[in-house]
Amino acid sequence: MKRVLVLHTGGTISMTQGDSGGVGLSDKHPLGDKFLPLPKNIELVTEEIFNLPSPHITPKEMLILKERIEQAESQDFVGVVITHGTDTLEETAYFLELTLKNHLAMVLTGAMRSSNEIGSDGLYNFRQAIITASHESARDKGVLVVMNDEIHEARFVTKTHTTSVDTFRAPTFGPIGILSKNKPIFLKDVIEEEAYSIRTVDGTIPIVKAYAGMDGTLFHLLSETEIDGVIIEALGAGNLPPEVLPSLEKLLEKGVPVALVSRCSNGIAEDIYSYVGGGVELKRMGVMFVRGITGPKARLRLLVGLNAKLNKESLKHYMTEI
Ligand SMILES: NC(=O)C[C@H](N)C(=O)O
Repeated sequence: MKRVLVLHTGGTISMTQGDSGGVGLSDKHPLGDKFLPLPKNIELVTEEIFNLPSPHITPKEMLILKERIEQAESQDFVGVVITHGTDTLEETAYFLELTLKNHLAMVLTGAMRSSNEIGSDGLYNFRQAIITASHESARDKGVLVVMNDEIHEARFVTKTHTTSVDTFRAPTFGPIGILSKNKPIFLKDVIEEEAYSIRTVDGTIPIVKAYAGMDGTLFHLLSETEIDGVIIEALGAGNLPPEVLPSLEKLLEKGVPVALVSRCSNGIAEDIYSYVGGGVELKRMGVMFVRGITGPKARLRLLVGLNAKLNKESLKHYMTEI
């Protein structure tokens, strides 16, 4: 028998639509009552570890999940399926990717339509996630996201549409695999990550999004506040309006780690431009350029690096060499 651990955390996949049209959490997990056609050699062990909409998930819940999955490897499971709300699914997936060292197949899935809506995608995604997690080829691939018959690696996947079932994409790099009716088919290798098995998730790390006409107000406020790091979603390839530079400099002088991603949904941040506020200057000032991931993921990466107690040089390496 292939034993798969199922961890339900909530989200639309755990919700039902009420008579007034509003979608909310159910006391009893709606997937539990549904007929789930699976190969006979798969045994599910199900735990409802949380029942939360995913905007209520924080790094604390992510850490609890990580600790539960750590135990699973010695409990004779071949894989783990985590059902999760889609709003922050990519963040939990990336946190687990950054913190878990194991060989299990680990798959997150969710739904865009609640359990009793017409064309509900929850049961189907759940089945496809289980098929993936029980398959030999999904082992040693880190944390995967299975939605709408695509397989994505945690690092690059992001929710791109508010309601469509075809919402999870990896804009620059594409999916790493697809699902046929009965098995996962991997098309690419995953990029291996060094995992830090942290035990705490302490730290305040705001994300600041750049915009045309931005001035120094936000960085000035941040330099007067107790924070542990800042992520900037910069313009284009990694540039900022010149007005922000003095207050950003103040923040950097205080020793606050500042990392930058692009606010574009495609491509990577780089130090290309040499004008005032361009990437060349920002890098020279000490801003760390993080390549190819979103602001919320860079934030989790910095949180993990800080809680792993990396020194300044190692933290810079961790944030920039990805
Ligand atoms: N489709 C979903 O799961 C969205 C929901 N708001 C959640 O993340 O909990």
